[in-house]
Amino acid sequence: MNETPPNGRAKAVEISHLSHSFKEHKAVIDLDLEVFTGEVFGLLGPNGAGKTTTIRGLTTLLPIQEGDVRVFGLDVKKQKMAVRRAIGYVPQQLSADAALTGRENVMLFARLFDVPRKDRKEQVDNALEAMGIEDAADRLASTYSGGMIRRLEMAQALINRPRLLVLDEPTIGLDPVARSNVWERVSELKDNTGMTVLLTTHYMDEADQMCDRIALMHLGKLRAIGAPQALKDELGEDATLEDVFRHHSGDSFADEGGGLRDVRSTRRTARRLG
Ligand SMILES: Nc1ncnc2c1ncn2[C@@H]1O[C@H](COP(=O)(O)OP(=O)(O)OP(=O)(O)O)[C@@H](O)[C@H]1O
Repeated sequence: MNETPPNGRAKAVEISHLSHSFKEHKAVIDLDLEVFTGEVFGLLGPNGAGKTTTIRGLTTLLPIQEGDVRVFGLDVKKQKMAVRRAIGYVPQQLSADAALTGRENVMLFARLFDVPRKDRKEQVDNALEAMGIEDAADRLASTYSGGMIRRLEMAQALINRPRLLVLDEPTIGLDPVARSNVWERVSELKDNTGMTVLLTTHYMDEADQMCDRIALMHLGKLRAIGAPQALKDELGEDATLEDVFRHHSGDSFADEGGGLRDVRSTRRTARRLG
């Protein structure tokens, strides 16, 4: 592996020997991974690589079958509630209610997370502002664009001021402008709050620009980990992350399930907006 851990940084996430199977199918195989505090970390891989299964394990949504997962030192198996309190999570599936306004959606999460009544209004306003949707806050979410819905879901996830924000394919199905808006907000969060961000994506170019470090997964296994530039430098001057992936997996990232992926991403977008 190619990891060069930043010296002296505390660990936000520690995954060791994580394996997860769905019946006979091994979705994650002996995964070791560390995410350091304050970094934007990208989990990359084609469909079926095991990214979502890994994320669902560390967010306590799937039981840990084998191995250990810690979030800020908390054991995901034994300290589920404390882990949940430390995390903000935006799943791939729609988590905003189209029949409520943006503000009402975020307020709902404030109640769910037991934000004290006296602080609720201010924290909801802050979360809406951090995601740049304060001007649209009193419109029904059904009138939002796909990019605005994504940012609303991130505002919901920020309401309990998490130390770790976990985003599963935050830009899937969005147009390039909406995608760069989402990334801009992620960067601002990192710069303004020092929050650790762990995200999955299959957009190599975006991960290359936006992530401090990435891990490449393929067929359930970790194939490479490190800073995008360091991984590319190992291969040569003009190497792309796509080349890095091909080098470590022997496969083409773009070809892997590409057609199906396009269909799925289009369908997801349609579902999100519908
Ligand atoms: N609930 C489930 N039941 C059975 N198989 C599953 C389940 N969830 C995931 N899998 C399988 O496990 C493998 C890993 O899936 P996972 O969703 O973790 O991949 P991924 O890298 O996140 O890809 P995607 O972008 O498609 O979500 C895939 O082969 C998938 O079909």
